[in-house]
Amino acid sequence: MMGDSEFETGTDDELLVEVRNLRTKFKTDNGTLVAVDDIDFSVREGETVCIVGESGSGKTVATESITGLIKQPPGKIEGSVEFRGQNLSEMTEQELRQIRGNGIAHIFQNPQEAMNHCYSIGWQIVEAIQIHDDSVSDTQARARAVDLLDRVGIANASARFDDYPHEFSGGQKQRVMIAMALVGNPDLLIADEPTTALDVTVQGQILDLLNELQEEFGMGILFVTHDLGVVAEIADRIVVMYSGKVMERGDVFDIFDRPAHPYTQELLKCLPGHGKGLGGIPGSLPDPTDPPDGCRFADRCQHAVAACRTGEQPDEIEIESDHHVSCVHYGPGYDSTVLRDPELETAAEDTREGIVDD
Ligand SMILES: Nc1ncnc2c1ncn2[C@@H]1O[C@H](COP(=O)(O)OP(=O)(O)OP(=O)(O)O)[C@@H](O)[C@H]1O
Ligand code: NI
Repeated sequence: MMGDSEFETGTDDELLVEVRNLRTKFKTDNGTLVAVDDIDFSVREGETVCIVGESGSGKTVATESITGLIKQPPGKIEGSVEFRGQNLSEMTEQELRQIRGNGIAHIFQNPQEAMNHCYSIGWQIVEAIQIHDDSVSDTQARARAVDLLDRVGIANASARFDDYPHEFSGGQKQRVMIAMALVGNPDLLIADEPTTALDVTVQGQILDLLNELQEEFGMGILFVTHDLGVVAEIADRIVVMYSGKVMERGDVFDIFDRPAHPYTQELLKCLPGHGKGLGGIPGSLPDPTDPPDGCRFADRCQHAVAACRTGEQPDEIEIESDHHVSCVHYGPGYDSTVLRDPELETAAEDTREGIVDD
């Protein structure tokens, strides 16, 4: 959601989730693959944070590490995740399951896979309700399920209760998944590319629904996407990931207006109507089992200098309040104005107008 950032105070007590030094690696046949490599980000109460980046940058692994959905082994999660003052990284699997039922719900890209094809939609929600609270009778659970289906915009909810998954369209299935996620009244909804498989119109409807539900229930949303158009529609803040690292993070207006990292700038230039079209950024991500020294993006960056190819990924620098960037050019002794791109500034203006018009 955009436009209410003037009401955000940015104080720590409204933090919902704080992720610090998160590192998730996998043992593979080609050696250790560090999918998420020492990243920080947070979600505040009631806001939408979008994690954005190309395929393979570690978005899914980062979000699935929050509640320990990554299988360990072969995975290994390090670092700390605080959720409302509780340290999830120290919890047992059983405690985490409790959190997944109540505090933090996930919805995934492909509802097809997350559903059981042998049970009606209604009974799947009833089951979720009764797992959540086993004192609820079938009748009560059925009423609540119909209510939830209605709430997520399934027309004739009570008549559709006994229908099977294959009788629902892709968009409707995603609505049902959202209904299931709402069963435990989550404080945080993690949505991993939930609209990627849907056509643009249906995608817009689902995004509208999430916005409405957020207003109604006040939940925070952590939304994974590679589509900056989607980001413009729903994000309050953005985390830009590349090759397991965070390149830039901050308020959506600041980043669309003044994208600081060359990677973010390239992503924005790929937005339709902003010059590059659908070709994407030339080049590809580094080998995740053997990432290069220095900035992970250096090989594809037109501004790379020798210092970008040595040492570690540059430390994040806070270039304005709540706007962090990991790029050599913002360090002492460098002049970040070399990164300015007139093509991008026009694009930013158009995008901003697009956002304000909405
Ligand atoms: N279970 C696993 N075992 C080994 N490697 C994995 C595993 N899961 C993910 N990876 C690797 O971790 C890296 C990050 O993957 P991830 O799925 O998080 O990317 P993503 O940003 O979500 O991409 P996409 O946009 O395609 O969903 C990739 O190199 C991927 O191959
Ligand atoms: Ni993913």
